[in-house]
Amino acid sequence: MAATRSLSHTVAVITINYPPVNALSSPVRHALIKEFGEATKDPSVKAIVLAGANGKFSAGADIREFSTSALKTISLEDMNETIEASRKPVVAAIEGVALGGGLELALACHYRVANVQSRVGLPEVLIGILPAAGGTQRLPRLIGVPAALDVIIRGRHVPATEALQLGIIDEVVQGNAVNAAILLARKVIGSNLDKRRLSTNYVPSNPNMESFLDTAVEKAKKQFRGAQAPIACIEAVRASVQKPYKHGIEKERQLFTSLWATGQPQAQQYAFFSERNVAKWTHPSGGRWDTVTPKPVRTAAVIGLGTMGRGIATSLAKANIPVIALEQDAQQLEIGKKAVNGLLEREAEKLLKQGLAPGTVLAPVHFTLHFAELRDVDLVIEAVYENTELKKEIFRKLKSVCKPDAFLCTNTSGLNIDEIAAVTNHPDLVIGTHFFSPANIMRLLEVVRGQQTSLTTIATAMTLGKTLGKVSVLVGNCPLFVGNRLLGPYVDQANYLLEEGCYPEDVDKVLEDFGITMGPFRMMDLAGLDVGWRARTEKGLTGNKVLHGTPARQRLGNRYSPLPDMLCELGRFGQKTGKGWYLYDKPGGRIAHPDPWVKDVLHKYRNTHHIKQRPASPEVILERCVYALINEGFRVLEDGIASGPEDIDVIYNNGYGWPKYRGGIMYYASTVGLGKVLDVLEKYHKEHPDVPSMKPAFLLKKLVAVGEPPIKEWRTQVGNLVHKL
Ligand SMILES: CC/C=C/CC(=O)SCCNC(=O)CCNC(=O)[C@H](O)C(C)(C)COP(=O)(O)OP(=O)(O)OC[C@H]1O[C@@H](n2cnc3c(N)ncnc32)[C@H](O)[C@@H]1OP(=O)(O)O
Repeated sequence: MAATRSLSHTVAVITINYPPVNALSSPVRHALIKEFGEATKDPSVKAIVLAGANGKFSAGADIREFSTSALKTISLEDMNETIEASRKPVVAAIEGVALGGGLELALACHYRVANVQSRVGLPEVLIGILPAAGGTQRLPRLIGVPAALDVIIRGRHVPATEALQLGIIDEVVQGNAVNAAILLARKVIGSNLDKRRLSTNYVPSNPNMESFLDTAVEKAKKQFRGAQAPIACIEAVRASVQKPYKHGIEKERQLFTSLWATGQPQAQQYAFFSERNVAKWTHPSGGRWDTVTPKPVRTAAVIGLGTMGRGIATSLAKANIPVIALEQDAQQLEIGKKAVNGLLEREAEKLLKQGLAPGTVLAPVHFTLHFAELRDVDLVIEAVYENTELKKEIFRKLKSVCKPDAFLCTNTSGLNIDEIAAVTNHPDLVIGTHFFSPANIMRLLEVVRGQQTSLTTIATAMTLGKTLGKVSVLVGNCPLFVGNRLLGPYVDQANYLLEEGCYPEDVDKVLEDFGITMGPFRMMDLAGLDVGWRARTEKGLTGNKVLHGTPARQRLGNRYSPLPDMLCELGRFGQKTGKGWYLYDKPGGRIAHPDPWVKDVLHKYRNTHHIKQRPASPEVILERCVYALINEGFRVLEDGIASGPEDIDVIYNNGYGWPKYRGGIMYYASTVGLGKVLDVLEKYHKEHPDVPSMKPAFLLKKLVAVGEPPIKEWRTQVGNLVHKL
């Protein structure tokens, strides 16, 4: 049964029971209406409590139903109206989550009681839609427009204690919310419910409301660049102000329909499910997430307390895993300790605000200079800077101090895991973890399997990622793994566009207007141009190792742009030096100004190399940069480094500022049409055979040849391909 009913004296308790998250699917809506109808008719029932089984009220509408006809059966809002109209008081007992339609259902109830650990919210905006079951109409009526907008536009999960302060919840309890709701229900039997029916109230307004909402639209346009759902949310809330409820509901419906037609909800829902699917990892050997048991990680160590190590140590402590943090000398240890303690204090403040005792959630971090103290930990994350020799030296030490079954992780953004694993006695226990900075905040984790990494090690690292609240993607071991590997051809195209006549701000603007958080030049300035320069120097692409007589714009017969090297040779490393592709007010400044010096250098460069200036159109800029990413994405799939397009998309959405409303780079390719991507790449490659990264990938050609199957079928084609190679 999708919903059950029991009786506690005069109170009927209706419980949604639809694992895993009590989504309000068609069977649930039917069952709720049936149980509710019977409770309403039953004269022995004087009040009703609505609850969710297994400690979760409800995660809202069943997202999988959106593209089916099931949504049309009984609408959520019809059900909510029935509940709100009840003459018997209805109390929502919120445990776990009441999200989206779940909160909308609770808002239709006359009272709401929540457990202190629960969260409520209207996160629809995060899946490209708006709360369309009365949420944009009832919430402003309950807590006013500014507070409602803040909750709706950001789609945030509001902790129960904050929800109580905002007025969303009537009562927060430490214990069982259902028992507390039953008590409240008994108390309010026979009371007047008129004011508790939110749809009958008016939204508090003031003369500045319209201009407040106009400003909100302008802000949202800037903040969410191209995402339509936040704007629709504001317009729906606007429709609630001083208007009858029915008017607003009609507007909600219209906005939902127009949003659906933009394609953004479908892209964001693909992104939502992809994030869940990547947890269901598979290994080329046949090992899978559901057949391998992870080992528990009760204690962990972090080596190196630079930016990455601090974030990782904080992340572990936040997940209640005691940490031993190790540095090489007393001074570094002291600096690291201060930084980690600062981060932990901020976490403790957040917990206190949520009414939670930090001591029960945050595990201790112990700081040390001695490797011997790592002898008992279950897992080590080495997070020293990117240098294979240094990492190998540390792993040699770990081999002699750690217990033989300790898992050893190396945090790297692209070094060879196998080379590091080879210096240990148990390469099967070694795995790469590529955290993103700041590691205590960024959600993405690339988990990199080496040749010998065991399935148990993979399962343990993936589970640890989940415990840390990360979205973890299992990838294969190749230089730069997935995320950074794709950046190479993308940045190359951006550099070539400069050579041919564009300026950094032209290229960045096109990609930022497309929705990418930061264009390639602003991104490089932020990351530090010296990082790539050092790597190119080591590879012999620039610096003293380049053979005398090598043409400036060629390496090994392929096109090469020396422009970024030229900037670095002049000490222009980006934001940190106050100069890079842009000019900043001061070293460390954040506001990028187009730099006349860069323009001048580009003019001179083009003259020196006899390059005719041909500024590219926005369409060409977009295609060249984005299709370069897509093509490398197909190569990553061919090489078996990522196991499906979703993996690449999750990495780009969560680590590289790709707009989620475009689904991901591979999803975007599927919406543009693979045939078109192939044509553009083929044309470009014909004109520039010296840019091998733009040679269309075999898999792309194959998918076009088999009739461009939908993205969910690409995995099968990859499988066939890998078997044939
Ligand atoms: C008229 C239309 C009106 C619509 C209003 C709406 O209600 S739209 C939906 C709004 N709700 C949400 O956006 C909530 C989405 N879910 C979450 O944020 C999280 O899943 C959670 C509820 C916070 C639970 O997180 P947790 O990390 O514990 O679990 P998972 O995220 O891994 O989810 C477990 C499985 O449940 C599936 N799932 C979650 N929410 C929904 C949903 N609303 N509909 C359908 N399925 C949902 C999720 O896909 C997981 O499935 P698996 O098959 O196990 O991977």
